[in-house]
Amino acid sequence: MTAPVPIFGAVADAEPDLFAAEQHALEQARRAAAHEHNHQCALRELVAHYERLLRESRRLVQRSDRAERQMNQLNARLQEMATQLEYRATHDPLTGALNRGAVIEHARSCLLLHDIVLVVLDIDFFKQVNDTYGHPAGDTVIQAVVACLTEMVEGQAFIGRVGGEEFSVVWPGLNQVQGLALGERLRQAIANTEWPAPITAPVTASVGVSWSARGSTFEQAYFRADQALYRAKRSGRNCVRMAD
Ligand SMILES: Nc1nc2c(ncn2[C@@H]2O[C@H](COP(=O)(O)OP(=O)(O)OP(=O)(O)O)[C@@H](O)[C@H]2O)c(=O)[nH]1
Repeated sequence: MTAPVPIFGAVADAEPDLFAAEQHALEQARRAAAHEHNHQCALRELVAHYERLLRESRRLVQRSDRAERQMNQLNARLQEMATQLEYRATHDPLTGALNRGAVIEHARSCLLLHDIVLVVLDIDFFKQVNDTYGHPAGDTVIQAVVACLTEMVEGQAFIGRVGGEEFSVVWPGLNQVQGLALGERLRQAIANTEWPAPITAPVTASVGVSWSARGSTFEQAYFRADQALYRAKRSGRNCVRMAD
């Protein structure tokens, strides 16, 4: 066989031509066709090289298919990891509720478009719960409170854990009367919860509620709800107070 014949000048200079033999066979076939002699030999060579061309092409296609599959798998894994990271950055690991930063961000976005009711809820005498039943039992109470709030709001509001035993519920579009009623419903639901063993005594929560008009700041809404919560604690706990 004679030396390979480059196909594409500049490209062939850079790397060996994978199909040089086929190109050569093609040239021979062209010449044979032009001069009408030695047809058989030229055609045999053409067949051999074109068979190799097909084999090589199939192998390359398979290899690039495999590389594409691997890249797709890698992409899917990266997206999964990005979703997990996003979730961890915005959620409380113990309860799955939004963390403080995410609550603030969500509430701010809501306030751009809606009036909101903000409920701030704090478990009463929680230190005693920990001291009496142990810290792990205290953790199950925190989880049960979030489960109870989640069941009560049924996806219409978002729930956050804004402190150790302090939670918030942000409900866009409610008026003040509805806000107070919501606070009372949440308080009752917690007071009526059956707590898992080893907790035998009732656990309650105090509740502060603020209503804020669209365009208010989150800081104002939170400050007022927190003040109302403080009044609820001062009034004997297990009750609801509404911000002025
Ligand atoms: N088990 C558990 N306890 C926590 C967690 N975060 C905070 N705490 C506890 O929550 C308790 C809060 O106690 P305090 O701030 O004194 O409030 P309190 O006993 O609930 O009393 P009042 O709020 O005044 O009714 C502390 O004992 C903290 O250790 C947590 O993630 N798990």
